[in-house]
Amino acid sequence: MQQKMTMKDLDLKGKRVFCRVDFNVPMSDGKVTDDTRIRAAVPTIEYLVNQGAKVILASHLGRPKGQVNEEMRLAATGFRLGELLHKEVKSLDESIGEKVEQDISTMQEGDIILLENVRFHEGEEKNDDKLAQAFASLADVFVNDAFGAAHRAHASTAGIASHLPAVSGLLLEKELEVLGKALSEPERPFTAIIGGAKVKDKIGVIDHLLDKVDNLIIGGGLSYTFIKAQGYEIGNSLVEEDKLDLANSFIEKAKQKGVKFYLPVDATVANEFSKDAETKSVKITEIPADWMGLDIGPETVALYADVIKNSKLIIWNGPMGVFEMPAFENGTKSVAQAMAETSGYTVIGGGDSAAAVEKFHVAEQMDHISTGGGASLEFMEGKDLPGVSALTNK
Ligand SMILES: Nc1ncnc2c1ncn2[C@@H]1O[C@H](COP(=O)(O)OP(=O)(O)OP(=O)(O)O)[C@@H](O)[C@H]1O
Ligand SMILES: O=C(O)[C@H](O)COP(=O)(O)O
Repeated sequence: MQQKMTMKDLDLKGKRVFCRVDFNVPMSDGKVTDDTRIRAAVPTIEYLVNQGAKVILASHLGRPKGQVNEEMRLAATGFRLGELLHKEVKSLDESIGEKVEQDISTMQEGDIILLENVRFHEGEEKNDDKLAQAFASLADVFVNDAFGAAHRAHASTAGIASHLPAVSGLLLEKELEVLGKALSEPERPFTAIIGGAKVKDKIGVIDHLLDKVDNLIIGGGLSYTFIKAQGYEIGNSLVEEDKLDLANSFIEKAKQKGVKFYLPVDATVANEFSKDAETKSVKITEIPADWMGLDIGPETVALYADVIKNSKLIIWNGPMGVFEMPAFENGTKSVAQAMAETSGYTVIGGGDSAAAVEKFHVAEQMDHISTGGGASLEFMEGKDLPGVSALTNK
């Protein structure tokens, strides 16, 4: 990929910096319930402050569809950031306009302002150039540190970059470096673990990874489409009937490429989709007709843990079962523990897997947890990320 300019390539002293972050964090009752993404942005913000920049932060929160939504205001994230930095963060209730310009005009070096949710404007998600210009007019430099939103071509992630010198922040740089290095010059054996609910969401990832990995491990709801494609009964388990041929074509591609393709050998099945369901462990070829597979079974756990232990690099995206319910958490929990124990380099591809390693208290033991769900998936599919492509070339 073309090298992009970074913050370190510019003299930022006294400059107004429009810094796009991803503060799209879980909230409840107006409070931030998981501040991982805010903490991940701190190094960039501290760097800007230490350089004497005037820091203008911008983010989206939720999907307010171009309208002001009281529940999606960013002030609570600004408050949390202030606590983390031990410094005042002034949260505004607009992201463009005269009042914002006035507030920025009185900023001193090292001051921090957090603009209001950029998605309150319709033009944001449309990548409207007028809005991009309005954002750009507030600043001298654009820093993109929002890896989580880098797969979106929006006014504050991509459009603005054509109006200002546009450089990457430390988090964006680190995410690209770790994920990029993993995919371009992996240490081997290289294992990818793909789970989650739907084959359709992971087609691109599985296809792309089959060109790169030594082992591909499949778990979660999407396994059953593969098991059915191999001719077995899967009862009421999740299945995508129109993806059976595709599933078999992946197994075939793996054979041709010499990639070891691992499917569950047993499952924890339930008589209904409920936390209080009756459950049992069965061989994957013996799922009763009116039961459903909701987790990988103990033999599969042992098999997968062994592959993880013997790998030098492991990328994980998507849970092994319905880990939100204690009866079906064992597969995801055990894979998380195996990831924590391996001496290989471990990368968590954001989203639910990141939530799972937090839930099972092994986040600290992972080498890299991506702050991007969709963004890390698209990156692993080999797609260009608009928020990165738009940055100024070196
Ligand atoms: N066997 C299964 N049957 C039904 N649902 C399952 C099964 N295994 C896992 N799931 C569910 O899959 C969901 C996660 O899958 P999904 O594809 O939506 O997210 P993901 O893979 O984590 O993607 P991202 O990381 O981008 O958020 C979880 O809520 C989990 O309960
Ligand atoms: O949470 C995310 O994956 C990013 O913040 C992007 O959010 P979006 O899917 O609403 O664009």
